[in-house]
Amino acid sequence: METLTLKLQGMSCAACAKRIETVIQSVPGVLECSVNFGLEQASVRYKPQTAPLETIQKAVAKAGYRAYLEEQDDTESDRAATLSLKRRLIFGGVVSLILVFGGLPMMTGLSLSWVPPWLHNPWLQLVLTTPVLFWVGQSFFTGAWKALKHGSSDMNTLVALGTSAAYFYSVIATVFPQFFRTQGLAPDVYYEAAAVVITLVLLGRLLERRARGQTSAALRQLMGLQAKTARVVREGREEDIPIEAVEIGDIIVVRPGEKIPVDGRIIEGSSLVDEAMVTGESVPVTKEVGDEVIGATLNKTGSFQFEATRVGKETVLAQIVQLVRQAQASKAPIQRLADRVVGIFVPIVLAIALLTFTIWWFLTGNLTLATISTVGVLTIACPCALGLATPTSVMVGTGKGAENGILIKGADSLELAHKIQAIILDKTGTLTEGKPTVTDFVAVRGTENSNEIKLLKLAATVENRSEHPLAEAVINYAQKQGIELPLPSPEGFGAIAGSGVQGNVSDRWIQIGTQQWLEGLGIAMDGTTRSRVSLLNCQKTWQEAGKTVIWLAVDGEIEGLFAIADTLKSSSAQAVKTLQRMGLEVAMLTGDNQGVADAIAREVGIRRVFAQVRPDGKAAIVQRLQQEGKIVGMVGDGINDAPALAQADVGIAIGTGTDVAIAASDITLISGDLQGIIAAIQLSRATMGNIRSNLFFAFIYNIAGIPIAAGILYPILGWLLNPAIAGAAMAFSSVSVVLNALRLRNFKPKLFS
Ligand SMILES: Nc1ncnc2c1ncn2[C@@H]1O[C@H](COP(=O)(O)OP(=O)(O)OP(=O)(O)O)[C@@H](O)[C@H]1O
Ligand SMILES: [Cu+]
Ligand SMILES: [Mg+2]
Repeated sequence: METLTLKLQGMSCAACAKRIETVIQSVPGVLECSVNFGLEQASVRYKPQTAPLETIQKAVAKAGYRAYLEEQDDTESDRAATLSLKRRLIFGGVVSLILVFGGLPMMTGLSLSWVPPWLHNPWLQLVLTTPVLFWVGQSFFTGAWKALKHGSSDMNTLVALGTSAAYFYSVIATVFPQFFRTQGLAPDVYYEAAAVVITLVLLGRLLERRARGQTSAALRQLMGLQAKTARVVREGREEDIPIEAVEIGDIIVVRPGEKIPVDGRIIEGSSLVDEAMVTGESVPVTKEVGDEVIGATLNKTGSFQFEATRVGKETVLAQIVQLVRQAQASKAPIQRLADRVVGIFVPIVLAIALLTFTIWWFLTGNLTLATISTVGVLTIACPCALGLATPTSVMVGTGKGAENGILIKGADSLELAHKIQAIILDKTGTLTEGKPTVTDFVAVRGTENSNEIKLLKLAATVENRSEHPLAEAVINYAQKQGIELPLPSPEGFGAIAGSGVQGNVSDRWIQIGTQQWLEGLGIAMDGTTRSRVSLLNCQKTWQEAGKTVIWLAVDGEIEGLFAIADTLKSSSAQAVKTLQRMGLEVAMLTGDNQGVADAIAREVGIRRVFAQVRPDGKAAIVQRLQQEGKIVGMVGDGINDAPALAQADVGIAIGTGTDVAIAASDITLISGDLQGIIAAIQLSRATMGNIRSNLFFAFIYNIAGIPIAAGILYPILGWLLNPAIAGAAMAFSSVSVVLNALRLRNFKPKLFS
């Protein structure tokens, strides 16, 4: 099973997108396909063995479109397409202006002496309009034809039918004016209607193209952040090499003011680094030996050397770009609704148009009236703006998120986030910094004969293999007490999620973890020199102070006790307060002991606490809240949070957390600042509001325009919609949708609200 992104060419509206979707889906071996009209791409989940790429491409080509891989550089053909579009537009625009100008006296009913009468000559108009229809408007006819071949219809059908009806009616009136006169009709022509509609719809498409370019600007900006070269130390010499040539393990030198080329860990020197472009965090961060640096961030003050740990597609930046791409190409559920509406809308409009024509023709016998109203209905009903409404907002919204350090994986989570009613926060690494430090260590047998150091070394050796934040605390503490790195590898290492770790070091069986776990293994919780009671008392006091307590057992006997403290993130309490004020229920969920959990919860103002929950239990807690009928957001960082993140309606991972958590989540907060949750909810709300107003703009013209165009007001007020105005209204609806979506670019999260 593989997922593939194909660029598409030749789509003119949402109905085309739907057709390509159907075509690709019908290829055997394809499991899923979603086409994004705005981005002109398809994401396909398929089995490469049964459905080779060529088969998919052939199927798309047969339907009259082109599908190609992104790498087959598309900027060139894209630019050519834009240029050709512009040329056609200029021609169409000039002709439309001439026609409208020449038609002014007729349209306004005034005698305007400054309009030369020959401009209104129908033969001249015929000559001018013909290329507009068939060259400028070529794509509408080929599009309509494509649709017809599949027995379907789309917005091209509407434009093609509407404009050619106006055109051919006018041609007959030009060539055989007698025919009309004998029926008592004036041989009026509507060339300008045809030309204006074609030109305006095409203008809408050009603006669309522009908007698409602008919405992906956020992405291009992100990619543009990358440094082009890196200064690596190879064979003792510094040399500049292209960033693509950097390999994992390379030593890279960074000077003040330079961009950090790839991800890595500092091995010498220290500096302040501005990570705003990736994390959204504006305050520069101090980086010292051992700290991770992210590619594309800016080194401010010092100079340092670091070892490359991730290059190419693995870097944080590359992954962010990849994620945003995916999100922009994904479909919000509300979009599926819009697609379905387009699918049934066109046939209905065609039916209304037919009905309009027959009714007027029968009632009045007036062919002109019947034709004008039919042309009007066909043009004003075009649902092209409807196809634009959701994707444009989603694109701007996800791009905006990325700018603020919020990575949104799919349009569905962007849509759902503002509906979250209950939010569950993990404790360690989410509410707290996740950089715990050992504050106390008690060796049961006392400190004689460097017993303490021996124990610390055993503990650090086993913890060295754990990814848990607590492990790091133990190792750091051991180091501070003089234990030297690197540590040997433990044998038979095992991590028991939610309990602790174990392993064999120099033939001694080491276990470090919770009291419950060790007790459950039948280990007596009393030592030789200190009584069981006092050890447990020790634990109790520490826990009441909000410290995590872990026990160390050697060969099945308790030998030591660690107290580990973790500071709250500075933003945690404020974020919790804001969330509560926004009407959300905030709960805390932790694998840690109840006493510690309560102490921390009290500090940040959370009332509902679930403590001592094992990893699988965390998902069950999420489920429990869901069963209370709530839409649940879960925020976490660790491996132990992954199942809960996946279970939640919206899983939010802390970007500084583990890869597993990030993979299981829908949204990632890169900086780890919990205010990001609030920003994400606000962004979701703003985007959905934007989509709704887009749908309104897309629909209002059609809904209001169709009856007027059909001539409903004609018997009462004598009003009939001029087809040219219908065309303008339609083009305007596309334009207003795009402009409205771009308004979202002004989004700024309001924190501390
Ligand atoms: N590597 C480890 N070393 C020592 N103790 C551990 C280790 N892993 C887990 N434990 C023990 O198991 C407990 C539960 O761990 P778990 O990872 O489920 O939650 P947590 O990290 O404490 O908190 P949270 O769920 O808020 O992130 C820890 O509090 C600790 O006592
Ligand atoms: Cu349209
Ligand atoms: Mg955690």
